Amino acid sequence: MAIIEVRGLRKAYGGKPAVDGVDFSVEEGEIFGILGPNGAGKTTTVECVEGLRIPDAGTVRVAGLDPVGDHLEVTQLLGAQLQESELQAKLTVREALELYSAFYPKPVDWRPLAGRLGLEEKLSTRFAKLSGGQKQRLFIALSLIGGPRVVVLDELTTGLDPRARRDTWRLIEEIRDSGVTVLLVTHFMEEAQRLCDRIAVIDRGKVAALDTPSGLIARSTASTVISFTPSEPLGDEELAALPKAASVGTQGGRIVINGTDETVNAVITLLARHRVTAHQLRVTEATLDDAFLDLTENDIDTTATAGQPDEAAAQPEERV
Ligand SMILES: Nc1ncnc2c1ncn2[C@@H]1O[C@H](COP(=O)(O)OP(=O)(O)OP(=O)(O)O)[C@@H](O)[C@H]1O
Repeated sequence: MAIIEVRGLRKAYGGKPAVDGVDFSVEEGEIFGILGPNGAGKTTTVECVEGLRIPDAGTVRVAGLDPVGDHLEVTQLLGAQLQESELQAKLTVREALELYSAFYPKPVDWRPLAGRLGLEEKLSTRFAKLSGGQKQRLFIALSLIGGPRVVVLDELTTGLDPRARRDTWRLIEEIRDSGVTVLLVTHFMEEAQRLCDRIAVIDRGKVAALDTPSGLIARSTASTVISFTPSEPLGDEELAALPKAASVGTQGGRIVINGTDETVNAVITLLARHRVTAHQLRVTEATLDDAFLDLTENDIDTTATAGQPDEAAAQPEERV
């Protein structure tokens, strides 16, 4: 059953569309990723889901409720970690957990939650003295304290070192395993590939693709990477004419071709025809990185629609 439904969502700032007709639904119990270039409209989309922004058009439902009209009810079932979160510097971890517990009619017991998030030794530490990873774990705890059915995590692991990031991934999986639906905004392909059941790729305010990570890779025009070092040079024209080859390049004397299974067969035929041996021939599946670049436009930041802020035209809008 879908716990989040977004249909025809539109939101503009100062007349410039940031979200331009977005549709997706999130099934209960899944980790759903929102991926996209800078300025694509990801945060605006999730802020409409959280009821922090009022959509210009379209409908958003969380467990059948309107995040703006039924804001109070939605805050009881949706926990949010915002992209840029801060707490008072002098607040201790224990005080923050107690304070947030007081916001909810039926908060979960924060002590086991703090234990699960590895914060029990930090309960007396002031917010300002926590490391980046500890702050992130505290924000996850605060987003879970109301016992939500859905949690929205916006760029949760940005700024964390690789170990802290991996620890956080395990936490997100544990949250999902405890029955909470996760809506995850991320820039990290590895994170999306590893964690998400499904991903919506948002580009210029629209959903460019929505699929499982492997489905996104398979639907990209370059789902296979072929690389080898030829024993004799091969003609550029013949390489460029390979069927379904999305790109042909060289890296340190190795030929690297992005294509499909058809391209692999054509490379083998080409090598046999010229009696060229392929040293260290590797055929690998493209990564989500390759699929992402293929599915999104690369000139996002230069557009007047959903690129970087244009202060003169788009007046900053405060969240509701
Ligand atoms: N409060 C605001 N006032 C005016 N324009 C805004 C505001 N918030 C976002 N925008 C603009 O809307 C567009 C989409 O921004 P949004 O933050 O939703 O993108 P994003 O995909 O989350 O980006 P990033 O990955 O960089 O965080 C951008 O062009 C941004 O400059």
